[in-house]
Amino acid sequence: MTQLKLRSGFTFDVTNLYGPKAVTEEEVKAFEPVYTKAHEAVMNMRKTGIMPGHLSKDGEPEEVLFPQLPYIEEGNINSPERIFALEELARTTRNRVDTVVFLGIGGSYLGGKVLFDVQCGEFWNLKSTEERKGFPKAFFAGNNVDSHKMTGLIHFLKADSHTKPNYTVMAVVISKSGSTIEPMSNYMVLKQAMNDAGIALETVAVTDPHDGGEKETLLHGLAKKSGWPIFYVPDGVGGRFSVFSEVGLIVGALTGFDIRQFLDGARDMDHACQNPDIWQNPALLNSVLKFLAGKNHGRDLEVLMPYADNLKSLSEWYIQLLAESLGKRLDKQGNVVNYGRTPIVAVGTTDMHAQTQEHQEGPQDKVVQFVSVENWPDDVTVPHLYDEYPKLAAFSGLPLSQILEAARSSNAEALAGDGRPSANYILPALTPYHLGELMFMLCLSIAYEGEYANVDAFNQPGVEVYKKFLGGRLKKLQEK
Ligand SMILES: O=P(O)(O)OC[C@H]1O[C@H](O)[C@H](O)[C@@H](O)[C@@H]1O
Repeated sequence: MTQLKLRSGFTFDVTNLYGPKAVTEEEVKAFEPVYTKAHEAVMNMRKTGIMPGHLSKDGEPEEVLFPQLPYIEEGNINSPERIFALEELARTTRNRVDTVVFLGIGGSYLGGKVLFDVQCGEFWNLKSTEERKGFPKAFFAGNNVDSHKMTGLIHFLKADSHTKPNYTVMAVVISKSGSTIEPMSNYMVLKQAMNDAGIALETVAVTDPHDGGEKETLLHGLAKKSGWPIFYVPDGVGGRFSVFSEVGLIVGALTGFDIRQFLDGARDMDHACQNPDIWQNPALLNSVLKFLAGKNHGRDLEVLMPYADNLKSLSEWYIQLLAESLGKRLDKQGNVVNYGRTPIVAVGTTDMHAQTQEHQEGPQDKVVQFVSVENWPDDVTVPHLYDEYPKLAAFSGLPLSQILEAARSSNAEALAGDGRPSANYILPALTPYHLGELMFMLCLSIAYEGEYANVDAFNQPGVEVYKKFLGGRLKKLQEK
């Protein structure tokens, strides 16, 4: 077994990714000068906020500040006052607001959704207020322009509002740029519907903090005018790196997720990842093995396959992190490189019955990256109900967690048997702390890989192209 294990118990098992049949020791050795240089660049970015070659949307040099986020310190983005403001919002919401609707998309949605899923799970909105410990029901409704979904939500809110007096809905509108079509259009529809139905709607904005002047976002101006509380997503923190900022933390705080432990996990991971030794630094090891698997072995698709339903959204969050950060036409010198590794969402065991056929026998172009959880506090055991049927007796008496892990390791073994690489991130438990470790490690990995590939991992010029066409089409629709 080849593993990197941190003191916290977080483990990166690379047995099936590193070795003679996959990325070899020699390849990693030969790559040492490149990853050492990248490590220095990331260390420097931590200290100064500067990542050479990174330009903002307007082509201006821009700081990269996400590495600062795990540190709750005076003068930092996550200062003690800001964390307190989030906790205060949660305190004043609890036992008062009935339902919160989060409206954001991309980086203003995906990270928060992971925190929600890990904390609340699928049945949150079916629980009683007592079971939710006074925290509100929660919905996400800004991540598409789908009238069926919005109609359904409005219908639910109207019906639910009849169950108690003074029913209150809180809309949390999250947009760094402050005018993104999906969250803003849904917000306007929701507001109108709540108004028409006579349901109290409170609004909170999360956006760029520029106050006044050219840089003030529409949402910031509107929030000021309307007297809504404002939370921040500052310059230097791109959407896909913003789960550790108020963008993600507000979702956690309003649903009872321990945001301090989450940041503690991220901070401890950040400490580990300051080590230049590849066998002590999970982000360095991860990025090097994935990059070399792509470059030298044609493995440029990465399937992120957590064995836990509540981590499916982690995989969806990772899609944006990997795709928007590394999928780039130009390198830092302006040469056309069309770099990228393609992320794929999967969940075990579900997708063993859907995707695994292709992972096992399709093109040799993937690394399957598992996530497994060691301890399940609410583990259940399959009862001995039908022992007369050998097929059912085969798994009767076993805890579901053991069946899950047996399925995962069988998948890994089957892939390895055909020379197909996989790796496993092992979390001791599905807690905010270990989730913080994992998500921060993935953010740092992407920063490293941007350096190996020599692309700007912190911009996304490609998404502007379709926006221009969309603007034109909307204008035509208005003129009709
Ligand atoms: O937070 P917002 O400004 O509304 O942006 C939401 C998302 O929109 C864009 O399309 C970007 O590609 C994403 O990086 C961003 O996360």
